[in-house]
Amino acid sequence: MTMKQRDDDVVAPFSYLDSLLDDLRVEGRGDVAANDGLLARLHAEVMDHVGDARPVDDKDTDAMPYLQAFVKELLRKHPPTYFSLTHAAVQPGSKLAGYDIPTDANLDIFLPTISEDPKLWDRPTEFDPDRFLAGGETADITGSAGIRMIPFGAGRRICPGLAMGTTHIALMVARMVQAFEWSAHPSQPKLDFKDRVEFTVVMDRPLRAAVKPRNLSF
Ligand code: HEM
Repeated sequence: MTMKQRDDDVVAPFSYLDSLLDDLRVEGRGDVAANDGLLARLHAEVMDHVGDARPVDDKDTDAMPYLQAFVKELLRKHPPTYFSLTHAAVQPGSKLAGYDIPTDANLDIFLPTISEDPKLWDRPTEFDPDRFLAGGETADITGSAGIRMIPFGAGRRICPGLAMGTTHIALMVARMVQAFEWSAHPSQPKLDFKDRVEFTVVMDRPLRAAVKPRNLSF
């Protein structure tokens, strides 16, 4: 089975897919063989917690630390939107990071400058869910305990869909890994992560993946 992502409305909420295949990408760290542990670990966690006798449920996903770390790393490395919504200073004399912000200015925050800031992150360009596991890096995605990644914005205009978004991403990733084996499609052995900004961030070249159904008992 071949899956081709094209429709941007579909790609937007499913933009985690590019990272789902990140382990197949030659990205400085090595080749497919060197990185193929990522999907295997996700699958092993799903099998440990749920197995193959029923579909993963949203109530299952909180108890899966690797899946949670994976989703967080997706949102850090591949935020679905690069910019917050436009903000404005309501008080004259406002300053942000040392800059004066006039009250008539539109203020758009480019989120990857935070989530890939080498002053804040160890190996910021590397996709590595392990960074969030025990003893590793921390990040409160709401921004209330310090701003290191804010894929949903921060403050009183923070995205009201945060819980829905994170729950759905975790559930979709878990189900896709539970039900299918994923690999690079032969027509696109080397993934091209070039993106372009539309309403959300989309892949410039549609993702092609080889998807093999697993033997499930439901
Ligand atoms: C992974 C999924 C999502 C991401 C990454 C995301 C990201 C964002 C970001 C960055 C903002 C701007 C916040 C700011 O400017 O400070 C925002 C605003 C908003 N989001 Fe989301 N969002 C997601 C899913 C959703 C969902 C599922 C809903 C609704 C069911 C939603 C509804 C909204 C609304 C209504 C706002 C405007 C809030 C305001 O201006 O007061 N979002 N989102």
